[in-house]
Amino acid sequence: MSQYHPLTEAEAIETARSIQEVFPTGEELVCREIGDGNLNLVFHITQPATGRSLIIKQALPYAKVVGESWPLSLDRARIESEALVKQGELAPGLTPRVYKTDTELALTVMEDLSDHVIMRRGLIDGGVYPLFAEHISEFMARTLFFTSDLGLNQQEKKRLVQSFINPDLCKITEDLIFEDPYFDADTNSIEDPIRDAAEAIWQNEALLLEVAYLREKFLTRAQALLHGDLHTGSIFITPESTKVIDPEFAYFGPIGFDVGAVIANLLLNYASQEHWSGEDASRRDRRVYLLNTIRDIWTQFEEKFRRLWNEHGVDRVSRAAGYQDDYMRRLLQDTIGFAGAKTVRRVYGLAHVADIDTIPDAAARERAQRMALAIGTGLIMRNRQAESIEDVIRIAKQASGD
Ligand SMILES: Nc1ncnc2c1ncn2[C@@H]1O[C@H](COP(=O)(O)OP(=O)(O)O)[C@@H](O)[C@H]1O
Ligand SMILES: CSC[C@H]1O[C@H](OP(=O)(O)O)[C@H](O)[C@@H]1O
Repeated sequence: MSQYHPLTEAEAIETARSIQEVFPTGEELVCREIGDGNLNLVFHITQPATGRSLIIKQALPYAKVVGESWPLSLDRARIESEALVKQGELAPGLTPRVYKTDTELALTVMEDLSDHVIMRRGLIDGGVYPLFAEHISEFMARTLFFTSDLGLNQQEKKRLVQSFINPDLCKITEDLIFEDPYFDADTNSIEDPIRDAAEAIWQNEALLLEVAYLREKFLTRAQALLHGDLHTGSIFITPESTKVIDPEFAYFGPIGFDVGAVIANLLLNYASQEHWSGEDASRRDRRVYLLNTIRDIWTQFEEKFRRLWNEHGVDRVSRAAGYQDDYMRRLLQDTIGFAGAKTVRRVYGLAHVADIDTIPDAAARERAQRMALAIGTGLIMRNRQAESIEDVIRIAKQASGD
């Protein structure tokens, strides 16, 4: 019989106490549930006498944001734990340490990153992260290259694919990113002032066709082991350090989906700069910073991915002249298309972003929402023709008038 049940705070403390490397001494432990995400419980356990601490993340058998009417497999906790470990091996220093995994209880015990800030919060508060592009491009290049057929023996890759079959969480993405925003679905959450913009999207046949192509790639393209939900709420950051958390959506999919997720969430913050009143120079400065970061992420990701390919490629056939250039061009195009789809869903789909939702002034919030939709749809429409990351910069600038 299954042992699974949601932990009480007392049980979380008992579990934490068993992690001797964090709590070698017996002083009192204190527990607080701090989960602010859409899906899981997160317990923060501290030892006031020593200042030591850790995190226990536990999956619920349903989506917390919706309730028990939306059941979800507990296997996602195993997938999250295994992905964290794998990504930690491939990209050392860029993930939290995993102390323990319990698949029965669907939990992961991991390093407490409370000395970092969730990047979405950091950006909303005006934070600047000079090493972010270097770190996230390293994380993506290494985790994606070494789990692709370019960097991993094809038989081994297929065995790894088996461990990361993630139907429930993929279904969330398929519905919330590629389907529901493109018709009048019950799950959408559309503020009245922008309903016309959503309706225009539902009528735009050319756009719907591009979304169908993107969705097909998400459904069928087992290119590499993705993080699967690489938004700024899944990144802990300081000016010196970056840690990627929450890979429960991990599965083998198209590489551009991860790269596009990072770019989309920087663009959502770009649109949210409408919160500044009047012609504030801070708005322009923030936007320049965000676009420079996007450019740096792509440029460094491409450079690192190509270097890994040239130095560690395991696939003779992929050395054919012209193949690498064509692969990287298609990867950029996927990145741009997925960035567009991930931007649109966060404006009026089921789960929005605080960057825009917390703008108190209704007119500024509406401007930000419309701008994000203009950028998102612009990227989706451009994706298969895109030639350079400058296409993204141009579309963002056009939408903001900067
Ligand atoms: N390793 C960690 N260290 C400190 N806080 C964490 C850690 N992991 C998660 N949290 C906190 O819990 C919140 C939700 O975690 P997350 O993994 O995003 O859950 P969900 O899967 O429900 O979205 C984070 O926003 C953060 O505040
Ligand atoms: C019903 S899940 C909605 C949304 O939430 C997930 O994000 P997170 O777990 O980081 O809160 C994911 O982006 C899903 O699309």
